Amino acid sequence: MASKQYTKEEVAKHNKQGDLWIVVDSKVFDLSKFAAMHPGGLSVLLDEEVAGQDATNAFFSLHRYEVLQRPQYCRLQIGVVAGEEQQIFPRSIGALSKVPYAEPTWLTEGYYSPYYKDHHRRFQVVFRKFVEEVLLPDAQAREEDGKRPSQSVFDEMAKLELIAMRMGPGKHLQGRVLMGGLVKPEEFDYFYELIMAQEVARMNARGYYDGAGGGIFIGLPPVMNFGQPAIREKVLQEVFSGKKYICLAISEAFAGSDVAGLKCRAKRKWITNATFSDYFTVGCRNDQGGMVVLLIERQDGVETKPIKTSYSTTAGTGFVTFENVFVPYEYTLGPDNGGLQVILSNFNHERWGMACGSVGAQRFIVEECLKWATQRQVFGKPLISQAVIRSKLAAMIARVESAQNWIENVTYQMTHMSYKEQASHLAGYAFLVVDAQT
Ligand code: HEM
Repeated sequence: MASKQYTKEEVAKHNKQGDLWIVVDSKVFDLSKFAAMHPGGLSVLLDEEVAGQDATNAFFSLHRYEVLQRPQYCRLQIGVVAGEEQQIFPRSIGALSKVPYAEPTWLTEGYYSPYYKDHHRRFQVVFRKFVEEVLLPDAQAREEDGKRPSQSVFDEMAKLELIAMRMGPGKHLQGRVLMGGLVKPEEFDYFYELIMAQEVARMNARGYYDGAGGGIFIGLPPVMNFGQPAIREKVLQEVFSGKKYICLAISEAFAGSDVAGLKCRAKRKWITNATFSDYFTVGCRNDQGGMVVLLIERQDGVETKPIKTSYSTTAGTGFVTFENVFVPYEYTLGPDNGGLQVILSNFNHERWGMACGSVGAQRFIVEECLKWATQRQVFGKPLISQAVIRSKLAAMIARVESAQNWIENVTYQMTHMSYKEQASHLAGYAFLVVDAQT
């Protein structure tokens, strides 16, 4: 960071096209070359109240703070104004937001919750830091270049057993050192998963969020719950260690599947993580017309092609074709004709997980809107001084708060129910909450 000091008088001399400095929050920026490329135009920068002047108010009434954090704009800073100190600071890594309603009540000072214990709180602190230090920089880069999440990120997640933790509580966590020993496997419950989903959603990188394990989240449970023990152990170890990837290939299960014995010839579309998956959990029909779920390993005859979707290609969404693919009988998940039960039993956890992330993302939007409405000046006043804007914000906040309370209630029910009970009691709730939130 440039630390050269300038007086206001020195800055004021650089006030014309080709020699243009401004001050924002005590920092001196040389915009001489950038001005011609400025997305807001050159003329605003040449205004007599901006060129060579302290333009802090003008800047923040039109730009988000994050603009100044982008490397290409950081580089424009050449020093600071002598005797002045920075007044505006971003939230430090891992810290809670001070913006009202930006955090759920259980994380807001002065409020209480019956659900979260001290061990959940300790985990939230460490996990938010992990997200902001490890995931977020990779998310920003991958959303930009469209490549799949970096292997180094999967390695970091595996080291802390985060991939295993994302699958919820259960036997698969026994004997594992979770989050470097911070989390005890026997204390791990669905609230941990809720915390993880909501923290990751704060990255505002939906494609990346799915890229970094969306396929595992929905493709692995059928293996965990219905796989033959030896296969299950092998696949779980490979996936939890971040070395192999799995996805759920169900879409179009009722149209076009043509399975002959242990060979299947089929196509699947919109499959999250397909382009880089090693395993495919595939719903298809056998030649008696019954539904069966197969675990198919990538091999000759399995082809994946990227599909363009409304979010970024970092999610690895793909079109999958299976052409004369051999599937050993023991790679059947669940009973021969019981595929439908396997597929349906997967839905509750998937829907609940989606709703958790969705509420987290909506809360992040509330935070961004509140910040912007307070900062943005229109007709000489902050945007939030308009009643219509306050009314819209109030409606957004009410929606997020009700959703958070609802999802916490469903999560609490899950912590007291077996997987089977969840399937019979919570299917309706899981559907309704996801329907209301997505
Ligand atoms: C360090 C100095 C500056 C940098 C790096 C910068 C950068 C940018 C960028 C990246 C945008 C695109 C929108 C966005 O990403 O938020 C933008 C838009 C704009 N900037 Fe600047 N800017 C600077 C200073 C200023 C100043 C001092 C003014 C003074 C009035 C100004 C006026 C505008 C306007 C009017 C827009 C268009 C906003 C809109 O379309 O809503 N900028 N600027």
